[in-house]
Amino acid sequence: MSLDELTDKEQSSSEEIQVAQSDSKFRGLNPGPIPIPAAPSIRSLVDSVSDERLDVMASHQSENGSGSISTASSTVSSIESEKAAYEYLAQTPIKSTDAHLVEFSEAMRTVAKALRRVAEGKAAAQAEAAEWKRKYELEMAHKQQSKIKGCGSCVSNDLDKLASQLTLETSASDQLGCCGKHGICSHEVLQDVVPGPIPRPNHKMVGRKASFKLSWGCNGDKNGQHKHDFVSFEKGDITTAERSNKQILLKWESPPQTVLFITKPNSNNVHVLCAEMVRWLKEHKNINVFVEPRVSKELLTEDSSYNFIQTWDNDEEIKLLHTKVDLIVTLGGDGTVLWAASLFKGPVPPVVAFSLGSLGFMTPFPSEQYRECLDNVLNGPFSITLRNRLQCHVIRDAAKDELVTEDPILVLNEVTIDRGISSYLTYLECYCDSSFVTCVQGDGLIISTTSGSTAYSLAAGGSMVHPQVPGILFTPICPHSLSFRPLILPEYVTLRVQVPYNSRGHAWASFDGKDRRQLSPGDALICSISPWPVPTACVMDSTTDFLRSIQEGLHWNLRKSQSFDGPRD
Ligand SMILES: NC(=O)c1ccc[n+]([C@@H]2O[C@H](COP(=O)([O-])OP(=O)(O)OC[C@H]3O[C@@H](n4cnc5c(N)ncnc54)[C@H](O)[C@@H]3O)[C@@H](O)[C@H]2O)c1
Ligand SMILES: Nc1ncnc2c1ncn2[C@@H]1O[C@H](COP(=O)(O)OP(=O)(O)OP(=O)(O)O)[C@@H](O)[C@H]1O
Repeated sequence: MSLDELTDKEQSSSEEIQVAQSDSKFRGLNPGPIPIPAAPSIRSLVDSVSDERLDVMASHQSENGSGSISTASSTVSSIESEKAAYEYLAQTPIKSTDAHLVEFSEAMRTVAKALRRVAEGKAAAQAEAAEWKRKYELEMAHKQQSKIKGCGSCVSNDLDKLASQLTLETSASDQLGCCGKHGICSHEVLQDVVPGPIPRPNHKMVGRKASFKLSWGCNGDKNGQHKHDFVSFEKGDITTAERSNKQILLKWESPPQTVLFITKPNSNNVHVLCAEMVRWLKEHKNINVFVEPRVSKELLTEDSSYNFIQTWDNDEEIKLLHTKVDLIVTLGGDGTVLWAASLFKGPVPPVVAFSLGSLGFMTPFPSEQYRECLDNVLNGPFSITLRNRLQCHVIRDAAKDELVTEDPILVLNEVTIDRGISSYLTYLECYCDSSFVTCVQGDGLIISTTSGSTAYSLAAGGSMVHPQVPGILFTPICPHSLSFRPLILPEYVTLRVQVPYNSRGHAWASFDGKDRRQLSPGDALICSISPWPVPTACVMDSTTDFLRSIQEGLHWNLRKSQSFDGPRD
C-alpha cells in the first residue's frame, strides 16, 4: 500500500484508530483487532509517545528512582523509546508493507501501555501525597486542640477516627459515637473562654457552647438507640436487620446561647426579617447574636440599639466561629445555605434554614412562623439531616514537588469539572480508588453529594437521592457517547479526575457553583467525603422534608389523575 493510499484511508479509519488507542491507553487490556494505521497516524502515535514522555520524565522522581519503565518483557527508557520510534520511522521505506505497519503499531501500543502505567502510578503517588499532607495537618490540629480544655480522650478518638477515615477504611457511621455508645458528644473542642474579638461592654460573656446529644430512633422504636453493629455474625447468620442510620434527633443538654445569622444580600425582605428576628431572640430568649460584618454595619447604621450584636473582622475569627455558635439561622434560599456551609471548613453547628428564596430545597422552615419554629428548635429535641460534604483537593502538576498544596475545598452540593470557555470537549480520566472508571468526553462531569442530587446533577440527568443515603453521584454533563449513564458510588471511595497530558484544552472546576479554578493538563482533582457534614434541622423528619421538597419544589411526578369512567378489566 502506498503512502497516498494510506493517507486516503486514514480519514475512514480514524475512528477505529481512536478506539484502539483509547483501549490501550486506558484499560491496558487486550485491545482486540488492530486497524491498519496510515502514515499520519504513525506520526500521531509517535506524538502521543512524545506527550507521554513528558509525563514519564515528570514522574521519575516519584517512581523508584531507576528512571526506567518495567513492562512484562523488557525495561524500556521512555526517551530511548521515542528515539527508537523516530529511527524506525526514518528507516521504514515509503513502500513498506502492511505487515511492517502492523508490527510497528503493536510495538507502539506496548510502549504506550507501559507509559500509561507509569502515568497512573504517578497520579496515585500524588493522591497518596495529598492524603499524607492532610494527615500531617490533622496531626497539627490535634496538637493545637490538645491545648484546649474539654473531653480530651474524645478529641483523640475523634481525630484517630478522622485519620482512619482518610485512609478510607472506615465508614462514616463508624466514626460516630465518641463519648457515648449511642450518640455523639458535642463538646470535644470547647473551652471556657473562647478566643476571638473582644466583646463590647454590654455583651454577655459567652461561657461554653450548649451541650447536646444525638440519638437515633424511629417511630415505634422504643429504646430509640442506634445500633452500631448493624452487620452482625451470630450463629453463622449475617444480618442487616439493624440499619446504621435512622432518623437522628438532636437534644440539647444545656440551653443554646449563641445564634449566628447568615442572610441573602440585597434583599429588603430578608433585611427586615433579620432585624426583627435578632431583636426577638435577644429580648425574649436572651440569646447572643452573631451576624456577618455587612449585616452588622447595616443594623448599627439604622439603629444604635443593635449594639449587642457581634461579628468578626477576619478569616482567623471565622475559623473559630464553630467554637462559639450553637445554631446557625439562614435567611434566603438554597444558595444561602451553601454560603453558610462554605464559611465552616471544619465542624458545622446545626443549621435552621428559613425559606426566603424561590425554590428552597434545603430551606424547609416558613419564615412567617419564625417564633414558633425557633422556640421548637431552641427547646429541642428536633430531627436533623446530616448532609455529607465533599472534600476536594486540586493537585497541580506544576506544583508536584512543592510541600504545600492548595487548601481543600468543602462542597455541600457538588464539584463540577467542565469545559468553561473552551469550545473543545473536556477530556477527563476518572479513577475510583485505584480503579480506572472511565474517560469523560463531553461538556464535563459533576461529582455530587446526595444533597446536591436535586441540583445541577438532576439537571444533567442524575438520580434524585435522599440526603441520608451514603453515596457520591458521578454524573456526566452532555457526554458525547450513547451509553454514559450516571453512577452512584459508595461514600467511602476517593475519586480522582485527571486532565490528561494529551488533553486539547484546559478544564475548569467549580465548587457549589463558585470559586472557578482552571485545571491544566496534568492537574488532578481528588474528592472524598468530608468528616464534617452539615447538620440541617428538619421541620418534620429527613424523609418527610425531602419528599415534600421534591413534590412541592420540583412538582415531582405531578400528573392529573385518570378519571374513573372508561374501559375496565
Ligand atoms: N443547570 C443547572 O441546573 C445548574 C447550573 C449551574 C448551577 N446549578 C446549581 O446551583 C448551585 C448553586 O446555587 P446558588 O443558589 O448559589 O446559585 P443560583 O442562584 O444560580 O441558583 C441555582 C438554583 O439551584 C437551586 N439549588 C441549589 N442547591 C440545590 C439543592 N441542593 N437541591 C435543589 N435545588 C438546589 C437553587 O434553589 C436555585 O434555584 C450549584 O451548586 C449547582 O448545583 C445548577
Ligand atoms: N450571606 C451571603 N453572602 C454572600 N453571598 C450570599 C449570601 N447568601 C447567599 N449568597 C449568594 O446569593 C445568591 C442567591 O442566594 P439564594 O440562592 O439564597 O437566593 P435565591 O436565588 O433568591 O433563592 P433560590 O436559590 O431558592 O432561588 C447565591 O448565589 C448565594 O451564593
